Order: sequence, then C-alpha cells, then structure tokens
Amino acid sequence: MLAAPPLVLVAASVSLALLALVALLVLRHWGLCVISWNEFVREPVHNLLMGDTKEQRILRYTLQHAETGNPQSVLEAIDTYCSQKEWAMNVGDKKGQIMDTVVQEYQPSVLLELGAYCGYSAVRMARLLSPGARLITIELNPDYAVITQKMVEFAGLQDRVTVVVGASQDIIPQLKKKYDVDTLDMVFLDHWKDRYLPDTLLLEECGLLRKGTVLLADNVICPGTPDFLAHVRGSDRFKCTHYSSYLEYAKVVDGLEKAIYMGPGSPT
Ligand SMILES: C[S@@+](CC[C@H](N)C(=O)[O-])C[C@H]1O[C@@H](n2cnc3c(N)ncnc32)[C@H](O)[C@@H]1O
Ligand SMILES: [Mg+2]
Repeated sequence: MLAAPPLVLVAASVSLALLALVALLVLRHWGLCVISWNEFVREPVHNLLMGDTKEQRILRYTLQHAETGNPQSVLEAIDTYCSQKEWAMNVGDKKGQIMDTVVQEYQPSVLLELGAYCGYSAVRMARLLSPGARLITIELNPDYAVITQKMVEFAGLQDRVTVVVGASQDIIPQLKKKYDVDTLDMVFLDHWKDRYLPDTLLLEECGLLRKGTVLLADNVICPGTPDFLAHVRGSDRFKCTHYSSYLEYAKVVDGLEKAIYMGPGSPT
C-alpha cells in the first residue's frame, strides 16, 4: 500500500498550482493587468502624494511644454508625458495615426466622439477637419470635460469643437434638436466599453446614421468590446474593417474597428 504524501508536499503542490494559475491569468489578461495596476494602484498613490489628479498633471505638463495654437505640439506633449511619466487612456500615437488616415479619407463635416477624457483624440481629429466641419465630443465626467475644454482652447481648436458634459445615452437623443445635427458623418467610440453596442443601436434608432456613416471604435481587443464586434460584424447593415495595433503606451495588442453603416436595409 502507498503511504499518503506528507502534508508539506501537498501544500507545496497546491501553492505551485495556484501560482501557475495566477501567472497564466496575468499572462492571458496582460493588458487588463497593465490598466488595473496604473488606475487602481499607481495613480491613487501618486494623487495622494501630489495633492492633484493625473488629468490635471497631464494638462499642466502640456501647457508648459506645448505651443499655444499648435495641435501637433499638444499631442506630442501628452504622448511624451503618458509614455514616460504616467500611463493614461488616450488613444495614443500608434492608433492615433490610424485615426488620422480614417479622418483624412472620409473628411467628416459632422463628427461625434463618445468619451473625451483629456481631449487628446478630440485635438487629434479636430486638427484634421476641413473648414466649417465640427466635432461634438460627449464626456460623462465634468472634471475631464473641463480639462478637454482647456486642452482644445490651448490647441486653438475651440471654434470646431463642442464639449458636451453628460452621459452619451442622455445626449444622443438630444443631438438633432439641441445640437442641430441632421445625420453624423463619423462617430468615434471610445467611452466605457459596455456602452458601444447600446449607443450604436441608439444612434440608429435616433436616425443619426446615414448610408456611409463611419463608426470608428477604439479598444475593440483590449479591454475588448465583444458584443459590439459580434453585432457589427454579424450584421449586413455594417461593412467592417479591423486595424490591428497596440494599446496606448503599452506593448499589448489592441485594435480599432471601422464599421461603415450601409443603411437600414429592406424591411423584412
Ligand atoms: C478611454 S477614455 C477617452 C479617451 C479619449 N477618447 C482619447 O483618446 O483621448 C473614456 C472616457 O469616456 C468617458 N465615458 C464613459 N462612459 C461615458 C458615457 N456613457 N458617456 C460619455 N462619456 C463616457 C469616461 O469618463 C472617460 O473619460
Ligand atoms: Mg481608447
């Protein structure tokens, strides 16, 4: 008969197995670990020590290092700060270059952004708009909206950009009447990821999409938007293209999804 393994051996095996499981989870969700570490550990400690917020530090650094009225210098200052000092959830330069190509290709006259944060992507897109074109950006957090407004003004783009404070689901139904929008030429989705799908459906329901409206969605891989991706890729109302890239300021795979609205289709 075999003797039972000593307790210490069992404990060691269980610990090893647990360690392996944790390592596997960390590796599989490396992107989320990077974000969580920065947002929930590093940043609160930094805020406590500095007596301000990361977003205020990003703005301060930009005002000190960029040139007034020069959007490119604003983007460069934000990218420098966020790649060297503190990670932040701006779309960043790698995916930003893909956005630039899409904005330049479609030249939207009316562009909607969901989720402004510090105004990085608003400055990025607005700097490429043709004369008379406009960007409406919706931001839930009033503190972030103030930072975005200051960033946009510093970049000299205030005449093209309207910063709206509120939740996308509340503002979208007001766009036609209150913000004088007929239909949207382009929408950049970059707010909380569980809102991509309901807000896409809401935009359609409110009659804000026309044949050819371009939806450009950030972070469809990391943190990921599986329900949105499944919907647009599985629907003949959208024509999709994926642009593989990297999560902002990190070596983690991410991507943008372009979904062109093809119209409501024939009623069944
Ligand atoms: C990833 S950040 C946006 C980054 C920005 N687009 C950029 O690249 O510079 C997401 C932002 O969406 C905002 N947000 C989240 N849910 C929202 C909602 N339902 N409506 C409007 N803004 C929302 C958050 O407060 C946050 O500032
Ligand atoms: Mg993003």
